[in-house]
Amino acid sequence: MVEISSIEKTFESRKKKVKAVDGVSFKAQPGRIYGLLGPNGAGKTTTLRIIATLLKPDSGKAQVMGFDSVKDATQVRKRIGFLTSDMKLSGNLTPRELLQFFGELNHMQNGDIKKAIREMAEYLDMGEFLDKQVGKLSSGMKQKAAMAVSLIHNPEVIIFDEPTNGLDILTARTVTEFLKDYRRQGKTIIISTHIMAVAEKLCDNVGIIFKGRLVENDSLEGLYGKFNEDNLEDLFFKVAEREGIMENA
Ligand SMILES: Nc1ncnc2c1ncn2[C@@H]1O[C@H](COP(=O)(O)OP(=O)(O)OP(=O)(O)O)[C@@H](O)[C@H]1O
Repeated sequence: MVEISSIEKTFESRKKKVKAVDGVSFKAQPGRIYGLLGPNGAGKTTTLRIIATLLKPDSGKAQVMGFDSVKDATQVRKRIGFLTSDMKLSGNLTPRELLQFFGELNHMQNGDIKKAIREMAEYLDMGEFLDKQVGKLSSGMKQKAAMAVSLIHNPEVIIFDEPTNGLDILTARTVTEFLKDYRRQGKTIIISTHIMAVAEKLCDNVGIIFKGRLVENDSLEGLYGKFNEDNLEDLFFKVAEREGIMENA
């Protein structure tokens, strides 16, 4: 379970101030996929990075299974797998070596690491490239290896920023099936996306975010009922229109 309440985050440079997240609150439950939906620059990545302890909020709280993302950051990190679709693995190490390394970083026993590598490799169909240098893999293979690395410690919570961005249709399918399987295992999953079809297929609950504000937060069916729509794209445009930001949506 992940719970965030009244999160705010402003980025300041010499030239300007951007309020990237403006009082966002939501809950993500085990066995469900929560989708944060919004256009470019809406604050999705910033919100996910705060939950994942990579950024500190200016105010508000993010809790992962009862642990605070600032005060108990180490406990939170043990329980989450954070992925983005543009994690660029490179270099001479092989996926097997990387997985071994990250397993050790997560204080896993050697036997458990070996078992997890076998399972991940089978599950993600990585057998063919498990012992090839990562730098020489295709982008789909790199994505699978990155997923395996982020999930080697079998986290309870999976946070995936734009899960299918830039992936071909086959790899995108592997990723979505993978997330559904994790949902069946009772994991808590949060994704961000600006692709309505992805949210429609995957998400149980949806938060719509514009300019750092969460303007809708409900189950997918709840939103369809509220807006009398059965199509997320049309619903999204209705919300954008209501919020007066159609030209940016
Ligand atoms: N490190 C940073 N420094 C300054 N501004 C930032 C930083 N990170 C994000 N921002 C700004 O905060 C706002 C929200 O960005 P964020 O990346 O969270 O949006 P997003 O919804 O994930 O967008 P996208 O779909 O394009 O990835 C944007 O205006 C962005 O330019």
